[in-house]
Amino acid sequence: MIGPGRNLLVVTQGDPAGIGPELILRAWLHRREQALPAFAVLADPDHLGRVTRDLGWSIPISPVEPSKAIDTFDAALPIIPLSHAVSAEPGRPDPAYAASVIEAIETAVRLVHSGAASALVTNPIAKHVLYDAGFRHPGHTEFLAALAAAPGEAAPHPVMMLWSEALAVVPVTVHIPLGSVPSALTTELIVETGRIVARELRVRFGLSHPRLAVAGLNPHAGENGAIGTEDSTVIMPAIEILRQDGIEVAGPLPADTMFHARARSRYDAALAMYHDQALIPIKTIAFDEAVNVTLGLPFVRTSPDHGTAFDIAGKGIARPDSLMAAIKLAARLGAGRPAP
Ligand SMILES: NC(=O)C1=CN([C@@H]2O[C@H](COP(=O)(O)OP(=O)(O)OC[C@H]3O[C@@H](n4cnc5c(N)ncnc54)[C@H](O)[C@@H]3O)[C@@H](O)[C@H]2O)C=CC1
Ligand SMILES: NCC(=O)COP(=O)(O)O
Repeated sequence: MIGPGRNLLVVTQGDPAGIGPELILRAWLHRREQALPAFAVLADPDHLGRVTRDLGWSIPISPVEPSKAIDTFDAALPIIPLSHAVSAEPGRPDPAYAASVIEAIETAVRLVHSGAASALVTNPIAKHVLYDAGFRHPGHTEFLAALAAAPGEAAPHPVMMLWSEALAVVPVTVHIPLGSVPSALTTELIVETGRIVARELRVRFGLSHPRLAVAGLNPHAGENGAIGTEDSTVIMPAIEILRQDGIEVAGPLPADTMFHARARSRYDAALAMYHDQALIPIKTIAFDEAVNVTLGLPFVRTSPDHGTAFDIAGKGIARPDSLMAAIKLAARLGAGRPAP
């Protein structure tokens, strides 16, 4: 056995023309020195074989049933084959592969739901490529919430958190145009997000008393209303409700001064009001270590912090660090789930 547990993780291929396939291969090559837990890949074995050969790497690949994956992992990279064949070339994304990309995600969720896997790790997808194929979810985060919904029930509210040892950030609004942020930002949305983050920091991350910091929206958190009013009319009331819940919350903080090292030591997670307010600081501080983890789901899902990197796909130079961090965090957060 390799790694800390016998629980199987399932890893999706991501966009087959991106760096996902080669990152999986490199992560498997590093399995021993990194003490990675056993994982199986959801992909087309022929495609992954071609990627391996084109890179000139010698990696045994073994198509397996999920129940055989853990025992295979030490000697070969286990692949749970998908029904859609893929002939993607690195760096040349094509909506024709959307069915395979989606099948990988759906199969991973099924395996986690059935108890055959303890958690899932996704490789990056290019949203615009999937949109061209008719995909109607903004990204994995919302798609996974839809897949997590019990029959006849509404999808759970998913929360995106980018986590590293140095900083954890949560964009309250995510993949929407910047101009739509002020109207999308409501007190209810901030409260709901803060409650989910506080609960999951306690339950999944083991923090007995999580401390949240909430960013303002406007420069200087609105400068007492002189540079915008959302900080006092929308964000402050949310902070007061979260405090009434007993959650320790600071804010609204001017976003420009809340991410330096001393400021970061005062909180466990920062709630940011829009995508780049959250992701710029963490990708600047911890690009190779940060992990995207979805909170609010009934299962554990992690992902590297970066995207498909079509510009370097197939060159063998993409760094597997964030994927390996995602695999380790998935094992840590999913460890309580029993293997079948
Ligand atoms: N979880 C997911 O599925 C995510 C998907 N994306 C998707 O990725 C696509 C491309 O997004 P970009 O903004 O260009 O970001 P990107 O992260 O793919 O690339 C940005 C820059 O970082 C480099 N880079 C990224 N990962 C690297 C690695 N592991 N090793 C070395 N260099 C690396 C790239 O070569 C590029 O120069 C978009 O279509 C977006 O939708 C972006 C973020 C997350
Ligand atoms: N910028 C983060 C990102 O795009 C991740 O999206 P998701 O596919 O994990 O929802």
